[in-house]
Amino acid sequence: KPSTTTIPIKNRHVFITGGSSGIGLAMAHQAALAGAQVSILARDKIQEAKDWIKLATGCDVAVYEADVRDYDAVSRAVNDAGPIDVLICNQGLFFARELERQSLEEIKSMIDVNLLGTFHLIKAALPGMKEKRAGRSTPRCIALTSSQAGQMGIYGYAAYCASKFGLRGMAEALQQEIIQDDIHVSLIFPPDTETPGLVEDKKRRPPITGAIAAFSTPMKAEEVAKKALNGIQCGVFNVHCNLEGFFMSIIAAGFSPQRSVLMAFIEVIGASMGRIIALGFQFIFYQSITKLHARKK
Ligand SMILES: NC(=O)C1=CN([C@@H]2O[C@H](COP(=O)(O)OP(=O)(O)OC[C@H]3O[C@@H](n4cnc5c(N)ncnc54)[C@H](OP(=O)(O)O)[C@@H]3O)[C@@H](O)[C@H]2O)C=CC1
Ligand SMILES: CCCCCCCCCCCCCCCC(=O)[C@@H](N)CO
Repeated sequence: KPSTTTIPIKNRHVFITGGSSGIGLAMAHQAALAGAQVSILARDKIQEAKDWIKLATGCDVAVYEADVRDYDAVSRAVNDAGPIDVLICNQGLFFARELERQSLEEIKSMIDVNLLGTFHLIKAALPGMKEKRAGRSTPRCIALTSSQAGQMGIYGYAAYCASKFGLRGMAEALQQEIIQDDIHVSLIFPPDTETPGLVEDKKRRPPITGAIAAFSTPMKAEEVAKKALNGIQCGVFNVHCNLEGFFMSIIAAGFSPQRSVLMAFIEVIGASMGRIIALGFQFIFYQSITKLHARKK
């Protein structure tokens, strides 16, 4: 029964993975501006990210070089970083391709980085986050960057969707396990977001994937970062980023915890209409797929 809460980031330690690029870099920038003590983790280009944030904000962020697939490296980085108040597991890979055509290597890399890597981070950070420390207040937060592709299966993103749907299951279970420690879980659901990762993905993703993704208004990384940090600070479990995402979160609410009575009411009232809308979109998607295949013949 998680209740509404406020999770401050000013003067608190915010640890952001994937903080060297895109949404993670934007979150690090905004958290630094908000007065947080920011740490970022990535495999490379972390010095450039540090220098950019210093230039943009005057703030020094701590940087940790690690591959989230390597638990020992993650554990060393988390221990070196010191006690964490807000952990944002944002790292992620996405390569859109039909499952039949996608290499096992790409499939495994998305599962390993997006899902297993997040397990590594939480396993390493959780013991320290549960400690009651003098002068370090609670509540604390573990936020996971999912995707709207973590709320709905999308053509070309079979492995990616699996990795992001997996985060949801983990988040719902974990929240039950750590609510007593005043640690709150947030799932962030961005649409297509203008980042270097998306630029690369768009070079090769199937036309159908792009057509479906376009039904949700794309966003800038800074806009997503602002929505994400607001949601984290308000203790929201399902953090939607745009209007389509608001409706998707109502449609996909399922067994997710809901701290807001008003939002719970909206979810209940919207459930049946939401299902009709979801079926309508599925009809549109399958019709588009049929037409695109017909054109190929
Ligand atoms: N852009 C979009 O359209 C959307 C993105 N998302 C999600 O948002 C998150 C950020 O994506 P975005 O900003 O677009 O991506 P970018 O490709 O711009 O950045 C990805 C970040 O993750 C880091 N990263 C990748 N692999 C690893 C690894 N093995 N270990 C540690 N860090 C790693 C990268 O650093 P390095 O490579 O140096 O390690 C980089 O900092 C992802 O989880 C993605 O799934 C969700 C919906 C839409
Ligand atoms: C009134 C009801 C509105 C419902 C709208 C339904 C729209 C569905 C479109 C979902 C788009 C998902 C894009 C994910 C992009 C992504 O994850 C990649 N960029 C990789 O991260």
